[in-house]
Amino acid sequence: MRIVVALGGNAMTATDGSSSPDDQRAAIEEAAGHIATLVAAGHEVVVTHGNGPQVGNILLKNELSAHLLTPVSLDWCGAQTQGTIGFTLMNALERRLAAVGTPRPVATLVSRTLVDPDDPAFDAPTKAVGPYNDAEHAARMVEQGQSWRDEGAKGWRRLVPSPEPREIVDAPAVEALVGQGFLVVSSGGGGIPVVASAAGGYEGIEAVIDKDLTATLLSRQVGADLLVIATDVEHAVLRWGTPEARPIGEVDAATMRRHIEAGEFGVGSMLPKVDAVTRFVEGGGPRAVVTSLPSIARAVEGGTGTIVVPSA
Ligand SMILES: Nc1ncnc2c1ncn2[C@@H]1O[C@H](COP(=O)(O)OP(=O)(O)O)[C@@H](O)[C@H]1O
Ligand SMILES: NC(=O)OP(=O)(O)O
Repeated sequence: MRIVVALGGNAMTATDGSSSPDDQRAAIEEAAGHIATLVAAGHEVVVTHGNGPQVGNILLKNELSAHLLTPVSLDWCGAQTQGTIGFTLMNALERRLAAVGTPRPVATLVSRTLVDPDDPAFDAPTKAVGPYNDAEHAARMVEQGQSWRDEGAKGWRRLVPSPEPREIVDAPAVEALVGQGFLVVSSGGGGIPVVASAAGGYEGIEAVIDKDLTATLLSRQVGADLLVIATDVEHAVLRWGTPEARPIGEVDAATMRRHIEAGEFGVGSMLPKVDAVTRFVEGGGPRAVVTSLPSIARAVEGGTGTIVVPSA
């Protein structure tokens, strides 16, 4: 089976959300072990990943050093996260693939995602990035023109525009590398957002694309049999956080769409994941799963996770 695995921020930071380089390396090493299990079971895997904590950290470093260095744009920050996360994933994946007896070359693509420059998302930032902070800090930043949102117990977080992904520009390169036997890491952080350039080709635009939505498009464009979104919970849950909470197992796309419309899932957390897997199946994909990272191998076999299948 050809499987696209999307790694959430939780798969790349410590359990307390800390994103120091050591924490990221340790979390990525663990994620790589689970992905290697899928390859050892005979599957062809394409990996994509989030970058919310990392891209926001780079943005913040830029601002803090603006008196010394000219800040770079958000699309450049996104490209940088593909480099560091992809580099760390390559080292870990090659090690783990060898350890399970299925050595493979791994390639990370610096990869672009086409967006519409007139997407209304450019005027209404929704994507939370970087570290959490308190309400006072958020209020100061809002005075300076930034957007921030109260994310609950963890605090406030900066928001940046997050347009809808339209096309994985570099999907043909993914295909070519997969055809040559590479395990490919592509479209990290939702892909570097680009628009058509008046000079021909593409140019970057300042945004951070939702990696779950990009994973849907990537899965479609590379003809995946299965999309797996790996996060920190084994199932999407109905009536989340209430005494009547009930995990969703296998569900058809029309039923899941109704749950989405009923507002069952956290905006900015579980909602984009269930939306992404449902979109993949609504668009003709055979099956898609949301589950926890350690459960991905079992979920691929149908043994756990929230599994979305086509409606009858
Ligand atoms: N209905 C729901 N079912 C399950 N988890 C939910 C639901 N609504 C919100 N969540 C939250 O979504 C989180 C996963 O989203 P998020 O933290 O953004 O993941 P990641 O960083 O792995 O992409 C879970 O840890 C849980 O706290
Ligand atoms: N780009 C993106 O969606 O990143 P996270 O999944 O880390 O928020």
